[in-house]
Amino acid sequence: MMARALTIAGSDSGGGAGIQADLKTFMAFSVFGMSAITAITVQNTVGVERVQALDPEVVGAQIDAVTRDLGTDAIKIGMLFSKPIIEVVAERLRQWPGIPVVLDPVMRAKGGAPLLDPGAEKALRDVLLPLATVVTPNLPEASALVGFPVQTRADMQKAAHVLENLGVPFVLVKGGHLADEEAVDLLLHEGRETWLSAPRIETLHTHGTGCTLSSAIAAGLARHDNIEQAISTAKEYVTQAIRHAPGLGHGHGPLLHHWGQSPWI
Ligand SMILES: Nc1ncnc2c1ncn2[C@@H]1O[C@H](COP(=O)(O)OP(=O)(O)OP(=O)(O)O)[C@@H](O)[C@H]1O
Ligand SMILES: Cc1ncc(COP(=O)(O)O)c(N)n1
Repeated sequence: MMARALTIAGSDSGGGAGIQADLKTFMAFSVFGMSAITAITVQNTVGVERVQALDPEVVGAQIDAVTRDLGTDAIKIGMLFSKPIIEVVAERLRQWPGIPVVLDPVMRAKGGAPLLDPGAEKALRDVLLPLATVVTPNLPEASALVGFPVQTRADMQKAAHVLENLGVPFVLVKGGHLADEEAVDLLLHEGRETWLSAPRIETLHTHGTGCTLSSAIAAGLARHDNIEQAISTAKEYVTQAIRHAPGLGHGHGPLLHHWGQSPWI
């Protein structure tokens, strides 16, 4: 049977991040993609102009409709926006304890626009984190979750251990925001640290990198790949997606959702 993946995330009208990036990524991995939309963002490569959250009950109903009928092999979680939405999503995850969950704890867009109510960060940590198989915070998200600044490789190691102790089997702290020549992410599993490194590409076009990485991991899990292998393949996918970005828009442009060279060049 074709592998299936569900993304629970916000819509990006610009097509570069959120639900749109997730579905394009699933497709690149030949995984059948489904969605439960949490919020509509009025967004392009320049920034977020407006956010309209959905009624939490409608978020829950989308998850129910999909799981009841099509079923899913993995779940990716992105922008959740509010505490009531976090609670509804957590309640649904508890009904499906065998399905692997990749949690991208989205808090802000690249330009700084809030995508999560700051009052909901505690619920994200206390309610949702223990239900995740893999969590993929960037540096500011890791700081918010652990309560101390995460700015260096040593901080990443410290933060990863705190998050593992909160009950997440695979912690991937992303180092895209490090002042480093390499784009390095730290994977922590059962106390073992692995640095995943790729050359840092000099580019403006990094909109949706976090969404793409987490949905590529979810696609691998949906295909029953080994989790560490799925994470390293996802890192390769995001690196080449940045390298071949189509250069669209007037701000931080979207990535290429395709393996290898762009078919449009
Ligand atoms: N310029 C770059 N070149 C290569 N890889 C990058 C680059 N920027 C980010 N990455 C990689 O992309 C992935 C996403 O990382 P990042 O830390 O930027 O998180 P993020 O959630 O996308 O942050 P943001 O909210 O700023 O988009 C990571 O694997 C990171 O190492
Ligand atoms: C709807 C939505 N979700 C998430 C992000 C974060 O994007 P990134 O992947 O660059 O961290 C975004 N800008 N918009």
